[in-house]
Order: sequence, then C-alpha cells, then structure tokens
Amino acid sequence: MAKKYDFLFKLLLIGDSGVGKTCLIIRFAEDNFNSTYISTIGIDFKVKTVDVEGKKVKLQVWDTAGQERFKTITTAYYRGAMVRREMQTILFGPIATCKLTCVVIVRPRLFQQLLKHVMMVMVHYFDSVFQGIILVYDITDEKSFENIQNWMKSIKENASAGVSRMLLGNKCDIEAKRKVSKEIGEKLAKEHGIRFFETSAKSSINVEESFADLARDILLKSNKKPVSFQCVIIKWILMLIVCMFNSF
Ligand SMILES: Nc1nc2c(ncn2[C@@H]2O[C@H](COP(=O)(O)OP(=O)(O)OP(=O)(O)O)[C@@H](O)[C@H]2O)c(=O)[nH]1
Repeated sequence: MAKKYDFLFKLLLIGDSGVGKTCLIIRFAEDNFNSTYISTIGIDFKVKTVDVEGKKVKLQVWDTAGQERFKTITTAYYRGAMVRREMQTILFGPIATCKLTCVVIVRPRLFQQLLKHVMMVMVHYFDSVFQGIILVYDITDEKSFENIQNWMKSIKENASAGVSRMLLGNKCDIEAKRKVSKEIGEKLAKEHGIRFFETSAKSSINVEESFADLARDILLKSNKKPVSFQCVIIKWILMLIVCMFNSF
C-alpha cells in the first residue's frame, strides 16, 4: 500500500478568545467559513496533507480555547517541556534517586510499577510534542495583539525549546475596523525572530500559504528526516513495553 504522507507535523493554534483560531483551521482543513461564533471548549484537531518541497506533509492542527477559564487545559497541551520536566523529576531528582535505589533492592514489584509509570509518561511525551505553534491576534482588537506577549511567555514556559513559531494577524478583510497596523505586527514578529502573515479566514487570504510556510520551516529544521515517524515507532515500542508490564 502506498504511503499517504512523508511527514506528520503537529501544530497548535493559540491566542485570545474570538480572534478566529477555529475559523482559520476550518478554512485551512475544509476550505469553509461560518460566521456563527461558537467558543471552543477544551481542545480539538483537524488534519490536512500539503505539498512542501515535493514532500507530502500531513498537518495535524490543534485548536485551543482562548478563554481564560480553559487556560490550564491549553497550556497543559504545550507539553513537550512539561513532560520532560516531569520525567527528569521522576528519574533524576535527588529524592527520587535515593528512593528508587531502595525500591529496586527492597521492593522489585514496586520498581516494576514505577518503570511502567515512566514508560507511560514517555508515551505521552512522544504523542504530545508540537512542532509548530501559531499565535493569532485579531487586527481589529488591540488587546488581542497586546496579549501576544503573554502567549509568547506562556510558550517559553511550557513548550519545547525547538518549537517553530509563527504570528498571524487575522481578520484582515475588515480593513475599516483595523486597530493594529501591519507594520507593528511585522515588528513584533521580527523582534521574536518568527514569521508573520496577515490572514483572513473569511476571505481565504494567506491561510493555506501561512500553514504551508510553517510546515516548510519545520521540515527544514527537522533536516528532512522523518522525525515524527521515528517518534511513532518509539511510541509503539514503549506502548508494547507498557502492555507487557500490564500482563505481569
Ligand atoms: N470578518 C472576519 N471574521 C472572522 C474571521 N475569522 C473569524 N471570524 C469571526 O470571529 C468570530 C470568532 O471566531 P472563532 O474562530 O470562533 O474564534 P476563536 O479564536 O476560535 O475563539 P475561541 O474558541 O473562543 O478561542 C466568529 O464570529 C467568526 O465568524 C475573519 O477572518 N474575518
């Protein structure tokens, strides 16, 4: 059977509530637009395969809720760094090391359980790393632009270090209500050394282009090696080990 894609990249959209994250994803994945606003609850994803540098890249695009009350769930999804920290504490923390040594000697069965927990964390890690994060603001809403700094801070604190980022100023079809100039958006992106596009999910401006551009950036960073495929293999091996532990 022919392989349907060469690479799989996971992207995450973040930004204030109402800036158009869901609409951008729907425009990208289904080429559709709905003006009815239904606020996202929790997290959801859509997939689309694009051609990048002659390679088929499957993008799994995750939507998040911009509302403050869902922030804990949203940031939990940046994972990479967080799970790594979790693993470091389990494996290398000073107390953990002492306890672990005692457990191996005195309670081998408990050690087995611990090992299983570590495997589970690793499975989760390989399953939840995002290669790209798209920060979205609304060009007609100054506050959503100011908040980009907070979202940037949140990425720094929670996401993995090598993650590719991109800034989108959405709703550029409503020029009459513009509050944030293109230049100021470009300036902010430049300061953070990331790509920038003004988009419109409604009028389908720069949506496909921006997603493909980010995919290209990730592809070049990954040195054209199918990293995600390796992750999937490692994930399945880890899951197999977890299943073996379960059957003891
Ligand atoms: N004019 C215009 N309206 C848009 C555009 N994108 C989204 N909207 C409208 O903005 C509103 C909010 O869009 P959503 O995509 O639900 O916003 P969101 O960022 O996902 O919001 P949360 O789920 O609350 O985080 C909806 O009424 C959309 O129709 C756009 O490009 N142009």
